[in-house]
Amino acid sequence: MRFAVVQFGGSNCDRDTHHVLAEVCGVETDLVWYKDGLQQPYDAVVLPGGFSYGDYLRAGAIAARTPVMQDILRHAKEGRLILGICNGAQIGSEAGLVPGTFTLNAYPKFISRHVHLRVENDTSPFTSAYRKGDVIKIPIAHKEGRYVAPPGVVETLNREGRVAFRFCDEEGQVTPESNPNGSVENITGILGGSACNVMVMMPHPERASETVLGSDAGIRIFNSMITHIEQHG
Ligand SMILES: NC(=O)CC[C@H](N)C(=O)O
Repeated sequence: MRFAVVQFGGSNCDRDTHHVLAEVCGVETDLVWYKDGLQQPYDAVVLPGGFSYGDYLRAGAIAARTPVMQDILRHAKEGRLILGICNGAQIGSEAGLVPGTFTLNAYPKFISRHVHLRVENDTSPFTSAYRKGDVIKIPIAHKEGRYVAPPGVVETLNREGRVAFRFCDEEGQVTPESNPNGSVENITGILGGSACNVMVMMPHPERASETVLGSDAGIRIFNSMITHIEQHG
């Protein structure tokens, strides 16, 4: 089993994500510079957080148009796992890996704090280590993290079980007050791909993967991916 973490100019969560995968989860993980492309088939590719190309134009817009994305789109088509975290989520949506887009927060400032998420789907390759309804504590750090999509798209996401996470309060209530950035229906984790083999999310699971960081609730995302690969090859 081999993971890749793709580094773009301006990525800044690449090494944290590599640390969690390689040192905490113990899986072989390559840091791949975007210009090198994916030189081999990977079981899973992670697009890490950061400020690729300074968030110019729109966050993720420039990275989404680099040639390595063709390799990543091909990996997604082949059913391999793709996880986009924060700026990686923005890049993934810009590249069309999931419907909808991430735009300026409702209160248009950078927000960096812990939030709570409710797990909405516990059968996907990214969320099987949770139970539906679990409430997890995890950090966010973004300015362009408000998920928006047309009503018909949101309806399809709901109907097909493609909402992985919603912002909620400590008790798991999904309310406008527990929505830090104004995302539609508090959605912040979206499943894409024909077999839900793509997930993008604004919160940072790699920053919640060791108890010393205040929460290890995020590691179950990486563990779910590892279990899925072990079971499905
Ligand atoms: N932590 C990150 O990945 C930064 C997110 C992003 N570029 C934003 O501010 O919207």
